[in-house]
Amino acid sequence: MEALTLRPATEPVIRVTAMPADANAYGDIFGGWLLCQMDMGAGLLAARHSRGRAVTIAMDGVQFLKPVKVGDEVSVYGEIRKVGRSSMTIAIEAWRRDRFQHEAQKVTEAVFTFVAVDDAGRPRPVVQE
Ligand SMILES: CCCCCCCCCCCCCCCC(=O)SCCNC(=O)CCNC(=O)[C@H](O)C(C)(C)COP(=O)(O)OP(=O)(O)OC[C@H]1O[C@@H](n2cnc3c(N)ncnc32)[C@H](O)[C@@H]1OP(=O)(O)O
Repeated sequence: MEALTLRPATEPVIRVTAMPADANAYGDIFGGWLLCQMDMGAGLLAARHSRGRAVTIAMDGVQFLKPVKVGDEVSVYGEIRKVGRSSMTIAIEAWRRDRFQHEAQKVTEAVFTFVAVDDAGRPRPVVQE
């Protein structure tokens, strides 16, 4: 249970409120909307790390652990796990917090792979720091 309540120590890459338009017929937030937030968060990390354009090539290991409700604060955390020649493997977690409470819970996790591309959309080497 601790793994679902011990928030990452880093700053979130994205923080947003889940709105009614993002919900399904049961009042829970669409998983697709959450994945979009996660992809955007991973995209920010990939673009910053590679100092340029980077696109999603794969999304693995998606797990929806808990539902998100309308009005929840959703925070996306990410960490670059591996850098290849042109690819970056990024672990992403989404956390929810009831807007009236302090505690947060991990709701979704996935591993995104981004590829740094040039202006023509061809893979380019990631600058190694
Ligand atoms: C409001 C509610 C709406 C709800 C609605 C529902 C929606 C619910 C879903 C939302 C989810 C959001 C997720 C959106 C995610 C996009 O938006 S996906 C669309 C955007 N992405 C694209 O358009 C990219 C399309 N792909 C490409 O253009 C080409 O594949 C690329 C990226 C240029 C790569 O070209 P390539 O010739 O395959 O390159 P190649 O040299 O073979 O490989 C490049 C590197 O990738 C690695 N690689 C290749 N394949 C893989 C793989 N499968 N896995 C890992 N690494 C790989 C290689 O190992 C290589 O790594 P390095 O050794 O260089 O480090």
